[in-house]
Amino acid sequence: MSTRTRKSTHAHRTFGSSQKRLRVLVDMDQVLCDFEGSFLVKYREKYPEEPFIPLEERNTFYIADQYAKLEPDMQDKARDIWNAEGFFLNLPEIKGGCQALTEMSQMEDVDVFICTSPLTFYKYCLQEKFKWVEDHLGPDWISRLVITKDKTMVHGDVLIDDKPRIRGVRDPPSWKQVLFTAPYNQKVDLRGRQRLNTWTDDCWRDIIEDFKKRI
Ligand SMILES: Cc1cn([C@H]2C[C@H](OP(=O)(O)O)[C@@H](CO)O2)c(=O)[nH]c1=O
Ligand SMILES: [Mg+2]
Repeated sequence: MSTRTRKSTHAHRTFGSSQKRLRVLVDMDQVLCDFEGSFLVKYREKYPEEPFIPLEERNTFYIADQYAKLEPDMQDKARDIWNAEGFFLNLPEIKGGCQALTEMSQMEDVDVFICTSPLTFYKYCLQEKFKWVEDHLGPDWISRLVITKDKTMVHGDVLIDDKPRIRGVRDPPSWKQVLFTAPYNQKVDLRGRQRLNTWTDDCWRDIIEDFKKRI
């Protein structure tokens, strides 16, 4: 065997797998972390006399948009809750999310990244998102955390996200969105997107297997 042939055989073994890897991006708030539930508990503790919107009546993606309609200063009161130190750090997990992510990352030919947006008021949120990932998923996941205001800039095959309309500089984005169900996105036009209602059954696994066949 000539040197050239040997080299190419090695290259084939190392890099030449015909199976393309599926890159899955998974959002944090309202997909892995219970932003809405935690907001409501903290808001009611801080403002017990004020009106509030029960989870099942939430109908806008941004909480402040709906609270602004209750009374003019309500959106500032609402913002104080998620801008506070410790809000992101102490978000409870959406049931089954971290377990599903761990299992997804162990699937054959699947790469998983977390893809989340920071608040514009980033003082606590940024570092608390890192710490949340470390606490709930482990230190190895820190290198799988992508924080960006524009998710269309991130390359992937699938983005699992609760936001009904995700827009940015890249149109269309490289990924297809799977809409993770939340109160405010129950009635949105799916425009061909799939839904994922929960992490606690095996539907997420079927969706990932299905995408693997399509890439
Ligand atoms: C202000 C606000 C933020 N968020 C989340 C969305 C973003 O996180 P994520 O991309 O992980 O879903 C983050 C910054 O806006 O906070 C809500 O889910 N609802 C809100 O009302
Ligand atoms: Mg989200």
